[in-house]
Formats: sequence, structure tokens, C-alpha cells
Amino acid sequence: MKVTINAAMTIDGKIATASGDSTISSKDDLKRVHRLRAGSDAVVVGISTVLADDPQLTVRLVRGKNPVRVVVDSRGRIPDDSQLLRTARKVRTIVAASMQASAVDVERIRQAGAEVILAGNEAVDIKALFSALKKKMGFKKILVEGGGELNWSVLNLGLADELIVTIAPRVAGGRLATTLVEGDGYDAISQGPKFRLARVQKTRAGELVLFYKVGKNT
Ligand SMILES: NC(=O)c1ccc[n+]([C@@H]2O[C@H](COP(=O)([O-])OP(=O)(O)OC[C@H]3O[C@@H](n4cnc5c(N)ncnc54)[C@H](O)[C@@H]3O)[C@@H](O)[C@H]2O)c1
Ligand SMILES: Nc1nc(=O)c(N)c(NC[C@H](O)[C@H](O)[C@H](O)COP(=O)(O)O)[nH]1
Repeated sequence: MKVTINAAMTIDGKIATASGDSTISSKDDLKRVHRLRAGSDAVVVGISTVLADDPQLTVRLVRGKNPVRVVVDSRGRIPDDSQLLRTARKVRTIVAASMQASAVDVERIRQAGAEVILAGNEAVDIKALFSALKKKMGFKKILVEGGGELNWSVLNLGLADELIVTIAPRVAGGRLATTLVEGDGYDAISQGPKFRLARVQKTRAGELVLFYKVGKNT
């Protein structure tokens, strides 16, 4: 199973401002993201992205099929009025929760038409989730669209094969702004995974799109 992380960030490495604005990619770059989605079996985001962006996670800007939408949501907090749950009967949607989710919320999410996968006691067990997506659902290509906490988990667990980052000609600043990779972080730079730059694209909007192959954590 191939796992790709895709995100857009400012020159100073932010994927959202401290107040949650993540309007970063140009229209051209968003078309590339939608093409990426159309070529993926599933697109995965963290619950904080859902709460901040209320995303549809569908293919709209180009022709192509919708991927299955997966939300990593340990406590089952996804709102009933979220676009994802409101359209869960039209576009297959999976909520990955942990034992922290109440039976009431699990049932509420199922009633909305989404499937629930339980994996993990506290945080969602991402390794177990990805294994289920591969073995139970037969998914071959997973697109992780953030945010920063989910990107950390996927990278730190060594689950990512590719990282695609769009650097927009913008600066967000803000010591509390969300960065590309959040989480506990490494003490030493050398502890983190290594990346091989495979391709660089420049867009008409002056963005740089960097395509990395992910090595294993050293
Ligand atoms: N610019 C971009 O490309 C981009 C992409 C996605 C999100 N964003 C922005 O990022 C922000 C959200 O990012 P974030 O880092 O706060 O949260 P996130 O979207 O990565 O969600 C993290 C949350 O998911 C849940 N979770 C459960 N198990 C987990 C696990 N094993 N690993 C990680 N998370 C787990 C936890 O509640 C955790 O706090 C929003 O402002 C959004 O707009 C930007
Ligand atoms: N590549 C990229 N550039 C951005 O500028 C941005 N904000 C995101 N954010 C990732 C997130 O998962 C969803 O792309 C958005 O929340 C919007 O998703 P929709 O258009 O509603 O499907 N991703």
C-alpha cells in the first residue's frame, strides 16, 4: 500500500495561522490535489482539520472519482452538521475512533451513514488503521491530507512513502500557528526520517511543489 502525505505551507512552514486560516494553495495547486484524490483509494485527515475546515474531501475541480473519506477522530467528535457526515450516504465515509469514543457517539456516527473503525485505546492506532484499510478494504493508495498532528503520527510510524509539499509565497508567522509536522518531535535532527527530493514543480502562482520520497527513520 502506497501512502502519500500532501500539504501546503507558507515559507515559514505553517499549514494554518494560529486562528486556523489555511487558505494557502492556489487554484492550480488545488486542481493537482483533486487529481491526487481521484487517484487515491482513500483520503485521510485528522478531526481538528474537520473541525477547522469542514472539508468535503471530494473531487470537484477535475474529473475523477471520489476517494473514500477517512477521519481520525479518537473521541468520535465529528459533528452531525459537518459536510462529511451530511454526505456520508453519498460518499463512503469512515470514522476511525478509539476506545475513548462513547457508544452513543459511535452509534450517532453510524446512524449518519458513516462506518466506524475502532483502533487504539487513547489516540487512534494509526498502524492498525492503515493495516485495516489495506487488508480489510483492499486499499492500495492512501492520501493523507493532514493536519500537522496526523502528519507527525504517519511520518514517525514510518508509514509514509511520499511527501508532497507546496510552498506558497506567503509568511504566516505566529508561534502558535500549526506547522507541517506537529507531535512530540525529535530531540535530534538525525533521529527523523530522511527524504529524497524526486521532483520540483513551479506553479503560475509562484508556488514550489516539492515531491519527496520518504526514507526510513534513521
Ligand atoms: N495547509 C494544509 O495543507 C493543511 C492540511 C490539513 C489541515 N490543515 C490545517 O491544520 C489544522 C489542523 O491540524 P492539527 O495538527 O491541529 O490537527 P489534525 O487535523 O492533524 O488532527 C489531530 C487530531 O486528530 C486526533 N487523533 C486521534 N488519534 C490520532 C493520532 N494517532 N495521531 C494524530 N491525531 C490523532 C486527535 O484529536 C488530534 O488532536 C487546521 O487549522 C487545518 O486548517 C492545513
Ligand atoms: N493542499 C492543501 N492546500 C491548502 O491550502 C489547504 N488548506 C489544504 N487543506 C487540506 C484539507 O484536508 C482540505 O483540502 C481542505 O480542508 C479543503 O477540502 P475540500 O476542498 O473541502 O475538499 N490542503
